[in-house]
Amino acid sequence: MAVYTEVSDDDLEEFAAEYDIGEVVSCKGIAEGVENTNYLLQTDRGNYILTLYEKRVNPDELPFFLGLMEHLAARGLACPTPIKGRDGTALRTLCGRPAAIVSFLKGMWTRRITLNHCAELGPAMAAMHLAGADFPMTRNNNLSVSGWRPLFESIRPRAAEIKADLEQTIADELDYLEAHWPKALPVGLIHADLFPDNVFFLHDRAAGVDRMSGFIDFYFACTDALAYDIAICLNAWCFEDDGAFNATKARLMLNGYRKVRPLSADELLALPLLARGAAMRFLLTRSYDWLNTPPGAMVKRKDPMEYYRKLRFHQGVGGPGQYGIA
Ligand SMILES: Nc1ncnc2c1ncn2[C@@H]1O[C@H](COP(=O)(O)OP(=O)(O)O)[C@@H](O)[C@H]1O
Ligand SMILES: N[C@@H](CCOP(=O)(O)O)C(=O)O
Repeated sequence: MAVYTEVSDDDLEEFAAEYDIGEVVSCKGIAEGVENTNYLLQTDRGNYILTLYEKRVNPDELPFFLGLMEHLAARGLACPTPIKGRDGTALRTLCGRPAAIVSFLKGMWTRRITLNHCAELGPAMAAMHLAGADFPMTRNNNLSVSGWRPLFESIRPRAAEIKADLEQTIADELDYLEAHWPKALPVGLIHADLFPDNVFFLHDRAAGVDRMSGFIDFYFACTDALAYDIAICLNAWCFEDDGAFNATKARLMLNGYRKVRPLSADELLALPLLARGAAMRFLLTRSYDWLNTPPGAMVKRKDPMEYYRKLRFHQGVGGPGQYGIA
């Protein structure tokens, strides 16, 4: 679940009165998600998402995230738009937490990733990168290479509780990544958490396929190598449940991306390394959560070992050709 903060009827009424969104009909906690508290807010005018930002989000960074969603939506990208109150402000406080209302995005995330989903994702991700190009704010990626060692040190004493060789595997890989991490790739605005649960689709009955309806959850977005977003997606979208890498999915995603934003030779060559880094990032954060989520917390922990295995796969990749592209 992700309802960390319960909102009373009185608090909600007072909060909603700041907006011109109609009368609140219902407000239901949303079970999915892990970071923030989300409610589906239904009014007599439509549906909205009410988010209370929890411990992992730095309140100082919220203007970046909300401003980014506003910017991307204004450039035609399908994503939630912050709703401003009558005072022109989107960000306010509810139950002692920073909170905002954003527009409701139609669609569902897919539980069964097909070739079609990967083909849809590629061009949409590239379009997001292009739409973000003139976003005036920047945010450092604190979960990139310089952030990994402190995270490692925090889990190191207990890494063996997850897997006997985890400490040594991460230590060796970090040495390699820190020595080889690319510094001159094209940089821009990236989503940085473009997992299947953050990409919505609507079924097109006439065509018999799902069409992408938008991206949600921009709360890890940052300024970083654009190809790093692709590497995150290679990991999150192109492995099967049995751990096998599906090069056809990767090819469709990558080629779809390249039709909208061509990749330079350097970006292509860097993909295996970026994919190792992306695997390291999620291995570390999942390991941290695995070891630090209090017993009984109503959050489903994500399996760090999934990312250990993905890391091992990319360590054996000789070049971008193994991702299905020429
Ligand atoms: N703008 C939106 N429109 C529709 N549903 C949304 C929207 N934002 C969030 N949701 C719903 O809330 C769930 C959790 O949102 P998410 O942003 O992923 O949470 P968290 O950041 O806590 O992981 C999503 O899976 C989706 O069901
Ligand atoms: N995508 C990350 C965890 C962050 O979860 P989200 O619900 O905010 O997308 C992972 O899979 O480790």
